[in-house]
Amino acid sequence: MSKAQALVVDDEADILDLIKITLGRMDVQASTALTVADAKRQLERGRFDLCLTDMNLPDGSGIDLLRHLSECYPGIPVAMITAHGSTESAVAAMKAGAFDFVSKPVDLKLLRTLVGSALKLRGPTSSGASTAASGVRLLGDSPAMDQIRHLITKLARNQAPVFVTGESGTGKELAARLIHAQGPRSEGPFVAVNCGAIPQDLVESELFGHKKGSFTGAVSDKEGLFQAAEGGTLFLDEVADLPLQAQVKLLRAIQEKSVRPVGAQQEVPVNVRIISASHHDLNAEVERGHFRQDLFYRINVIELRMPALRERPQDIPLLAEQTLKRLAQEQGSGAASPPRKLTAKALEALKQQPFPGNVRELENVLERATALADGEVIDVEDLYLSKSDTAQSSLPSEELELDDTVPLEDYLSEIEKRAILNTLEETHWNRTAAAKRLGMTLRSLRYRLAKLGID
Ligand SMILES: Nc1ncnc2c1ncn2[C@@H]1O[C@H](COP(=O)(O)OP(=O)(O)OP(=O)(O)O)[C@@H](O)[C@H]1O
Repeated sequence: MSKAQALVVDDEADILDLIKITLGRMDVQASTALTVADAKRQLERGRFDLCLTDMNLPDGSGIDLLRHLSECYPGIPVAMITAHGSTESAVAAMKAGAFDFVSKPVDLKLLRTLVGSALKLRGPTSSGASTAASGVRLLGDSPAMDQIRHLITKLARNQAPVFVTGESGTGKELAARLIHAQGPRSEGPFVAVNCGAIPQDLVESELFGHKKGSFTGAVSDKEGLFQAAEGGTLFLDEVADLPLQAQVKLLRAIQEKSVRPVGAQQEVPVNVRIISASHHDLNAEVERGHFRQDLFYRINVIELRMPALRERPQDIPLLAEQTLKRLAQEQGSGAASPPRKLTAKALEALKQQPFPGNVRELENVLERATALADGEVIDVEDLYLSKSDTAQSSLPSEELELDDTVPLEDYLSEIEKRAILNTLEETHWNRTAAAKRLGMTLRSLRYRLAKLGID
């Protein structure tokens, strides 16, 4: 491949020199421009693999230049140089499509990492290959799924924090894995963490690491998940469950691109892309004071909404077919057994189900049917669909009437108790599965069980 070409735009000549020398050492040829107009002229004349631009230029803003580039030269990744601590401009730049940002004074190590990632986007994309290699596929032929795959391909090309929303089991983690696998970080690690599953007092040490002796039990230095994800992606699932104190540190880590392990004096630079997810309405959590507004603003630069399965029933046949194929492969000891087939009636019944647990629930239904059906064909009665999926909507009925004699709190507790008990019964008292189905964390289910006196 020929020498990479970068266009660097800044009105401060010494910054241009510094970046030019740094890039030169990476074997990247840099052309420089002092204004937006000058940059546009150079773009017409040359061929560039990357553009680094300051936010404030004498004849316009870096965002103007970014827009010009995305319109006329959509293949060139643009990174923004922002003023120190200016969250607004970094977020605005990424929302406008910047690949990444670096703040002033420019940290040369971060700059090198950023340039390295941007240059990986050169030439034929490796996305197809890496996706296949990672085995991650987001199935579905509905227009909604098409759109999501298209958006994911675009998101994979930049470094902006992505916030994935959607009900439990809609494929939020799968989407995060795909963004990672199709992007320039695909050779780095993908580290997924369920924030709700970490005991509260260990959250900071888990995320940022700790020094030996920093608290009882810290018998040796330990690296955190941020450091484990170095060069790759950190997926923060159920981010709404992070305690407020850890949220402050997370905000700092994202803003400064560095973390300070518990008990350490020094910050450690980290090069990690953050993708977070929650099935809670984070706007509501912010309003209730449970989630920091500034952190939400930072992680939610781009939102990716995974649609519920009931919004796209046309995806069910393909999802079911692939799941049955996988189950056959997993079960076949020695020679693979042929996948079970669904009758037309069974397939129709699946398409009618509301599936509150989405694709995960569909997979569970098919796994149970595979285990229970005798022949090679799965019919509607093998699916045992009767009450499970309608349980949530039918809960508050059963002669529970609100009148003046029943205090509202008791009435609500009773509804809550019934909902939890029904779900526990359906999941054969598997609390993790019940929590998922009820749309709450395991910790919060345990709390409610204790509060309601259910053992
Ligand atoms: N479009 C899809 N194609 C193939 N498999 C899917 C798809 N969507 C979800 N799945 C499967 O459904 C299951 C749940 O997916 P995933 O864990 O990504 O969901 P989630 O939204 O992150 O769930 P939770 O909120 O409970 O963590 C996984 O087994 C995943 O492989």
